[in-house]
Amino acid sequence: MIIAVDGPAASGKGTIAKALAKHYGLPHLDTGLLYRAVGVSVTRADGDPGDAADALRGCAFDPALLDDPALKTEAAGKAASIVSAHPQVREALLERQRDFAMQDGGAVLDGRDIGTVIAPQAPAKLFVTASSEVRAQRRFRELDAMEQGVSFDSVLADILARDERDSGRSAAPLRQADDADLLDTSDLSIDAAVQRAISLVEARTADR
Ligand SMILES: Nc1ncnc2c1ncn2[C@@H]1O[C@H](COP(=O)(O)OP(=O)(O)OP(=O)(O)O)[C@@H](O)[C@H]1O
Ligand SMILES: Nc1ccn([C@@H]2O[C@H](COP(=O)(O)O)[C@@H](O)[C@H]2O)c(=O)n1
Repeated sequence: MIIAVDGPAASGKGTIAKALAKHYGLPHLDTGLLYRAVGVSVTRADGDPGDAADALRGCAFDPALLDDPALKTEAAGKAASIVSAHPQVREALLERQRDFAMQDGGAVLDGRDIGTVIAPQAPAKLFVTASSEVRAQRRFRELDAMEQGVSFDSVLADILARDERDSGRSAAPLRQADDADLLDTSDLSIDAAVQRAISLVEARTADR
Protein backbone atom coordinates (compact mmCIF):
# COMPACT_ATOMS: atom_id res chain seq x y z
CA MET A 1 0.00 0.00 0.00
CA ILE A 2 1.30 3.46 -0.94
CA ILE A 3 0.23 6.39 1.26
CA ALA A 4 0.82 9.88 -0.13
CA VAL A 5 0.95 12.79 2.33
CA ASP A 6 1.25 16.26 0.78
CA GLY A 7 0.86 19.77 2.13
CA PRO A 8 2.53 23.13 2.76
CA ALA A 9 5.43 23.88 5.08
CA ALA A 10 4.99 23.02 8.76
CA SER A 11 1.47 21.66 8.27
CA GLY A 12 2.34 18.52 10.23
CA LYS A 13 2.59 16.13 7.27
CA GLY A 14 5.94 14.68 8.34
CA THR A 15 4.63 13.94 11.83
CA ILE A 16 1.55 12.28 10.38
CA ALA A 17 3.52 10.37 7.74
CA LYS A 18 5.89 8.94 10.35
CA ALA A 19 2.95 7.90 12.53
CA LEU A 20 1.18 6.23 9.59
CA ALA A 21 4.39 4.40 8.69
CA LYS A 22 4.65 3.09 12.26
CA HIS A 23 0.94 2.15 12.38
CA TYR A 24 1.07 0.21 9.11
CA GLY A 25 4.63 -1.09 9.44
CA LEU A 26 5.74 0.70 6.27
CA PRO A 27 8.97 2.54 5.39
CA HIS A 28 8.75 6.35 5.28
CA LEU A 29 10.46 8.92 3.02
CA ASP A 30 10.53 12.63 3.83
CA THR A 31 11.04 13.85 0.26
CA GLY A 32 11.67 17.39 1.48
CA LEU A 33 15.03 16.22 2.82
CA LEU A 34 16.14 15.42 -0.75
CA TYR A 35 15.42 18.97 -1.90
CA ARG A 36 16.96 20.40 1.27
CA ALA A 37 20.11 18.38 0.57
CA VAL A 38 20.27 19.82 -2.96
CA GLY A 39 19.81 23.35 -1.63
CA VAL A 40 22.50 22.98 1.04
CA SER A 41 24.86 21.30 -1.42
CA VAL A 42 24.50 24.25 -3.82
CA THR A 43 25.02 26.92 -1.16
CA ARG A 44 28.00 25.10 0.36
CA ALA A 45 29.58 25.07 -3.10
CA ASP A 46 28.99 28.85 -3.31
CA GLY A 47 26.50 28.21 -6.08
CA ASP A 48 23.20 29.97 -6.84
CA PRO A 49 20.06 27.90 -5.99
CA GLY A 50 18.25 29.96 -8.63
CA ASP A 51 20.70 28.83 -11.33
CA ALA A 52 19.51 25.60 -13.00
CA ALA A 53 23.03 24.32 -13.73
CA ASP A 54 24.20 24.96 -10.14
CA ALA A 55 21.05 23.32 -8.80
CA LEU A 56 21.45 20.27 -11.04
CA ARG A 57 25.06 19.86 -9.84
CA GLY A 58 23.69 19.94 -6.28
CA CYS A 59 21.65 16.81 -7.00
CA ALA A 60 24.87 14.77 -6.84
CA PHE A 61 25.05 15.37 -3.09
CA ASP A 62 26.80 12.93 -0.73
CA PRO A 63 24.04 10.72 0.80
CA ALA A 64 25.62 11.38 4.22
CA LEU A 65 24.35 14.97 3.87
CA LEU A 66 20.82 13.68 4.50
CA ASP A 67 21.79 13.21 8.16
CA ASP A 68 23.21 16.74 8.55
CA PRO A 69 21.23 18.84 11.09
CA ALA A 70 21.83 21.88 8.83
CA LEU A 71 19.07 20.50 6.58
CA LYS A 72 16.48 21.35 9.27
CA THR A 73 17.17 25.11 9.27
CA GLU A 74 14.82 27.59 7.65
CA ALA A 75 17.68 28.66 5.36
CA ALA A 76 17.83 25.10 4.04
CA GLY A 77 14.06 25.14 3.56
CA LYS A 78 14.33 28.36 1.57
CA ALA A 79 17.16 27.03 -0.61
CA ALA A 80 15.17 23.84 -1.15
CA SER A 81 12.11 25.75 -2.29
CA ILE A 82 14.26 27.64 -4.82
CA VAL A 83 16.09 24.62 -6.29
CA SER A 84 12.84 22.60 -6.37
CA ALA A 85 11.33 24.98 -8.93
CA HIS A 86 13.84 23.79 -11.58
CA PRO A 87 12.25 21.00 -13.71
CA GLN A 88 15.73 19.49 -14.15
CA VAL A 89 16.10 19.05 -10.39
CA ARG A 90 12.67 17.46 -10.07
CA GLU A 91 13.52 15.08 -12.91
CA ALA A 92 16.85 14.18 -11.30
CA LEU A 93 15.13 13.28 -7.99
CA LEU A 94 12.07 11.60 -9.49
CA GLU A 95 13.33 8.02 -9.93
CA ARG A 96 14.54 7.53 -6.35
CA GLN A 97 11.20 8.76 -4.99
CA ARG A 98 9.20 6.51 -7.35
CA ASP A 99 11.44 3.53 -6.56
CA PHE A 100 10.85 4.14 -2.85
CA ALA A 101 7.09 4.31 -3.39
CA MET A 102 7.01 1.16 -5.54
CA GLN A 103 9.03 -1.09 -3.22
CA ASP A 104 7.43 -4.41 -2.21
CA GLY A 105 4.80 -3.93 0.51
CA GLY A 106 4.44 -0.22 -0.17
CA ALA A 107 5.57 2.94 1.60
CA VAL A 108 4.55 6.28 3.07
CA LEU A 109 5.98 9.41 1.41
CA ASP A 110 5.44 13.03 2.38
CA GLY A 111 6.13 16.11 0.30
CA ARG A 112 4.43 18.48 -2.15
CA ASP A 113 3.72 16.32 -5.23
CA ILE A 114 3.46 12.73 -4.00
CA GLY A 115 -0.22 12.29 -4.78
CA THR A 116 -0.05 14.26 -8.02
CA VAL A 117 3.28 13.28 -9.64
CA ILE A 118 5.35 10.72 -7.72
CA ALA A 119 2.59 8.21 -6.96
CA PRO A 120 -0.73 9.32 -8.50
CA GLN A 121 -1.90 5.71 -8.23
CA ALA A 122 -1.61 5.71 -4.44
CA PRO A 123 -4.82 4.30 -2.92
CA ALA A 124 -4.59 6.68 0.05
CA LYS A 125 -3.75 10.36 -0.32
CA LEU A 126 -3.85 13.03 2.38
CA PHE A 127 -3.47 16.77 1.87
CA VAL A 128 -2.43 18.07 5.28
CA THR A 129 -2.77 21.78 5.97
CA ALA A 130 -3.19 24.34 8.77
CA SER A 131 -3.54 28.12 8.95
CA SER A 132 -0.35 30.03 8.11
CA GLU A 133 -0.26 31.47 11.64
CA VAL A 134 -0.53 28.04 13.23
CA ARG A 135 2.15 26.66 10.90
CA ALA A 136 4.44 29.58 11.64
CA GLN A 137 3.94 29.11 15.39
CA ARG A 138 4.79 25.43 15.12
CA ARG A 139 7.90 26.11 13.01
CA PHE A 140 8.94 28.98 15.29
CA ARG A 141 8.83 26.73 18.34
CA GLU A 142 10.87 24.14 16.44
CA LEU A 143 13.51 26.59 15.15
CA ASP A 144 13.70 28.58 18.38
CA ALA A 145 15.01 25.43 20.04
CA MET A 146 17.69 25.09 17.32
CA GLU A 147 18.68 28.56 16.14
CA GLN A 148 19.41 31.68 18.16
CA GLY A 149 17.66 34.89 17.20
CA VAL A 150 14.92 33.51 15.02
CA SER A 151 11.74 35.62 15.22
CA PHE A 152 8.11 34.59 14.73
CA ASP A 153 7.64 37.35 12.13
CA SER A 154 10.61 36.11 10.06
CA VAL A 155 9.34 32.53 10.28
CA LEU A 156 5.84 33.60 9.17
CA ALA A 157 7.34 35.55 6.26
CA ASP A 158 9.45 32.52 5.24
CA ILE A 159 6.41 30.22 5.45
CA LEU A 160 4.30 32.54 3.29
CA ALA A 161 7.13 32.94 0.75
CA ARG A 162 7.64 29.18 0.56
CA ASP A 163 3.88 28.64 0.14
CA GLU A 164 3.91 31.08 -2.76
CA ARG A 165 6.92 29.49 -4.44
CA ASP A 166 5.66 25.93 -3.92
CA SER A 167 2.14 26.52 -5.22
CA GLY A 168 3.04 29.11 -7.85
CA ARG A 169 5.78 27.21 -9.73
CA SER A 170 5.05 25.59 -13.09
CA ALA A 171 6.88 22.33 -12.32
CA ALA A 172 4.87 20.02 -10.02
CA PRO A 173 3.17 22.79 -8.00
CA LEU A 174 1.83 22.10 -4.53
CA ARG A 175 -1.86 21.28 -4.91
CA GLN A 176 -4.41 18.91 -3.43
CA ALA A 177 -4.86 15.91 -5.70
CA ASP A 178 -8.47 15.54 -6.86
CA ASP A 179 -8.69 12.23 -4.97
CA ALA A 180 -6.84 13.35 -1.83
CA ASP A 181 -8.55 13.74 1.55
CA LEU A 182 -8.09 17.17 3.15
CA LEU A 183 -6.85 17.12 6.76
CA ASP A 184 -6.73 20.55 8.44
CA THR A 185 -4.71 20.19 11.63
CA SER A 186 -5.09 23.83 12.78
CA ASP A 187 -7.18 22.85 15.80
CA LEU A 188 -6.01 19.29 16.27
CA SER A 189 -3.42 17.90 18.67
CA ILE A 190 -0.80 15.60 17.17
CA ASP A 191 -2.63 12.54 18.51
CA ALA A 192 -6.00 13.74 17.18
CA ALA A 193 -4.47 14.50 13.78
CA VAL A 194 -2.86 11.06 13.61
CA GLN A 195 -6.11 9.30 14.57
CA ARG A 196 -7.97 11.30 11.92
CA ALA A 197 -5.32 10.39 9.35
CA ILE A 198 -5.62 6.69 10.15
CA SER A 199 -9.43 6.89 9.83
CA LEU A 200 -9.10 8.54 6.42
CA VAL A 201 -6.63 5.90 5.19
CA GLU A 202 -8.82 3.09 6.53
CA ALA A 203 -11.85 4.52 4.72
CA ARG A 204 -9.92 4.51 1.43
CA THR A 205 -8.34 1.07 1.78
CA ALA A 206 -10.81 -1.04 3.75
CA ASP A 207 -11.94 -3.02 0.71
CA ARG A 208 -8.39 -3.67 -0.59
N1 LIG B 1 -1.24 18.82 15.18
C1 LIG B 1 -0.13 19.41 15.68
N2 LIG B 1 -0.23 20.19 16.78
C2 LIG B 1 0.87 20.80 17.29
N3 LIG B 1 2.13 20.68 16.77
C3 LIG B 1 2.26 19.92 15.66
C4 LIG B 1 1.16 19.25 15.07
N4 LIG B 1 1.64 18.56 13.98
C5 LIG B 1 2.96 18.79 13.92
N5 LIG B 1 3.35 19.60 14.93
C6 LIG B 1 4.71 20.11 15.17
O1 LIG B 1 4.92 21.11 14.19
C7 LIG B 1 6.27 21.06 13.69
C8 LIG B 1 6.24 20.79 12.17
O2 LIG B 1 5.66 19.51 11.97
P1 LIG B 1 6.12 18.62 10.71
O3 LIG B 1 7.62 18.60 10.65
O4 LIG B 1 5.40 17.32 10.80
O5 LIG B 1 5.56 19.50 9.53
P2 LIG B 1 5.84 19.33 7.96
O6 LIG B 1 4.56 19.64 7.27
O7 LIG B 1 6.46 18.00 7.69
O8 LIG B 1 6.91 20.48 7.75
P3 LIG B 1 7.92 20.71 6.51
O9 LIG B 1 7.21 20.34 5.27
O10 LIG B 1 8.23 22.18 6.58
O11 LIG B 1 9.09 19.85 6.81
C9 LIG B 1 6.96 19.94 14.47
O12 LIG B 1 7.65 20.52 15.59
C10 LIG B 1 5.79 19.08 14.98
O13 LIG B 1 6.10 18.41 16.20
N1 LIG C 1 8.10 16.50 -2.74
C1 LIG C 1 8.64 17.70 -2.46
C2 LIG C 1 9.18 17.96 -1.18
C3 LIG C 1 9.74 19.20 -0.95
N2 LIG C 1 9.78 20.12 -1.96
C4 LIG C 1 10.45 21.43 -1.78
O1 LIG C 1 11.39 21.35 -0.70
C5 LIG C 1 11.07 22.35 0.29
C6 LIG C 1 11.38 21.77 1.66
O2 LIG C 1 10.49 20.70 1.91
P1 LIG C 1 10.05 20.37 3.43
O3 LIG C 1 8.97 19.32 3.29
O4 LIG C 1 11.26 19.90 4.14
O5 LIG C 1 9.54 21.69 3.97
C7 LIG C 1 9.61 22.66 0.07
O6 LIG C 1 9.28 23.99 0.50
C8 LIG C 1 9.45 22.52 -1.43
O7 LIG C 1 9.82 23.71 -2.09
C9 LIG C 1 9.22 19.86 -3.21
O8 LIG C 1 9.23 20.75 -4.10
N3 LIG C 1 8.67 18.64 -3.43
